[in-house]
Amino acid sequence: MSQPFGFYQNEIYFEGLGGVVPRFPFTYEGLESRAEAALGPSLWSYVAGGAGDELTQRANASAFERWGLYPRIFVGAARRDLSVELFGMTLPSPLFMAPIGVIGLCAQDGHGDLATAGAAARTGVPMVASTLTVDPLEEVAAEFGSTPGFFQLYTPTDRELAESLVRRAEKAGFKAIVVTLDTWVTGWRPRDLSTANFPQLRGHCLANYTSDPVFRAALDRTPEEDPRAAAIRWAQVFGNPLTWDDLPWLRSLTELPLIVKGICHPEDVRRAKDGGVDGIYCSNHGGRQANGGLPALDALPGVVEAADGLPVLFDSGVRTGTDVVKAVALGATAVGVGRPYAYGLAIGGTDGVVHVLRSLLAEADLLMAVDGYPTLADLTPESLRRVL
Ligand SMILES: Cc1cc2nc3c(=O)[nH]c(=O)nc-3n(C[C@H](O)[C@H](O)[C@H](O)COP(=O)(O)O)c2cc1C
Ligand SMILES: CC(C)CC(=O)C(=O)O
Repeated sequence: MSQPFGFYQNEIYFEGLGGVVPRFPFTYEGLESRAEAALGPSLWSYVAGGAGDELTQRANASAFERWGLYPRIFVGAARRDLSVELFGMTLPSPLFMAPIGVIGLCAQDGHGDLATAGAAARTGVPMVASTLTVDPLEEVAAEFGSTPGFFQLYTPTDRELAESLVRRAEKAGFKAIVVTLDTWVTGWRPRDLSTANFPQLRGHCLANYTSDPVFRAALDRTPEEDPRAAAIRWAQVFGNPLTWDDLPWLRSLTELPLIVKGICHPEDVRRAKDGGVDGIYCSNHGGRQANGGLPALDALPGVVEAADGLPVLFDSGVRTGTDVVKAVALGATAVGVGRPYAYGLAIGGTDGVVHVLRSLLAEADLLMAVDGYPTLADLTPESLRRVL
């Protein structure tokens, strides 16, 4: 095993001894306040905002407070192994970066998808690239280095276009396809409404469409000649209210592992499993889609039980390394971080994302060291107690 993740703490202390002031914050609140200043009001409201009065968004994060980890002693956790097997790959840790549409704009130079992919390459933490990258998916994939990347599909209504996007993702070297099912229409988002964000963002959502031969063929004039017509066509094809009847078609799209994102109900897990998916992604989209719902963490145990051995990816509300550990203990195979890495990107580009990922991993690793859980397999629901 290479250097333990917790060593990041030592590096920071060594730098401090040399008089180097830390460049980036170590708390989520610190990341938030620096990112708010860096992003400006419109982008900030897009990234930080959620549906309705954001009750579910807040509940996602506070759900973690209701679980406490039992410390175990005399177990010899001096060496930890956070690695995990997922779809035949060995990942260095359970952490991955959840898909964030138009995250490119969070970087100073507007190429934040490439910067995020660069952070994946440096840390070994996989990025799930959104369909809505600002740079085409092929260019994003080229930055992954030896770290596997996953492609998130927003399934367009044009089936031929969906097929083309998946073919391109396969060709570009993505290792899994994540189909998001909970965002065929965007939820009621007051912050975005008050900044009129979506019309402004739309122009930056198109890279994977305007670079696609099927999308281009459906236009009378090229997107370069008539960007407005391309944007209108995009709005027409973007959202597809899929049903279970479409699952066989989705399954037929690829031989790559197929994961369905946005699942919180055990019955939906069973249906997805029957439809031959390779993984379930338990998430409520960070409370951006439906307000008033169950915190995603509270849905996780039921999802894991119904998945019955199928890998379960999880996100929504992960803010700290202890959150990562708790989600694993509740049965997640892999744990997605969302907003925190977008804030790291806004603050410091690739370095900022690397800092956020390394901080999460260091905290998780050190928690496992101190509390006596040397491997992920040692973390089970019995390691936790409900505290509130
Ligand atoms: C600004 C933003 C854009 C997002 N875009 C996408 C997207 O394009 N595709 C998708 O499946 N999920 C998207 N999500 C949802 C994330 O993948 C993830 O479910 C969510 O961020 C988890 O919540 P958290 O960030 O509060 O932990 C987005 C989230 C944010 C914050
Ligand atoms: C442009 C949006 C549809 C991207 C997204 O998934 C989100 O904002 O949550």
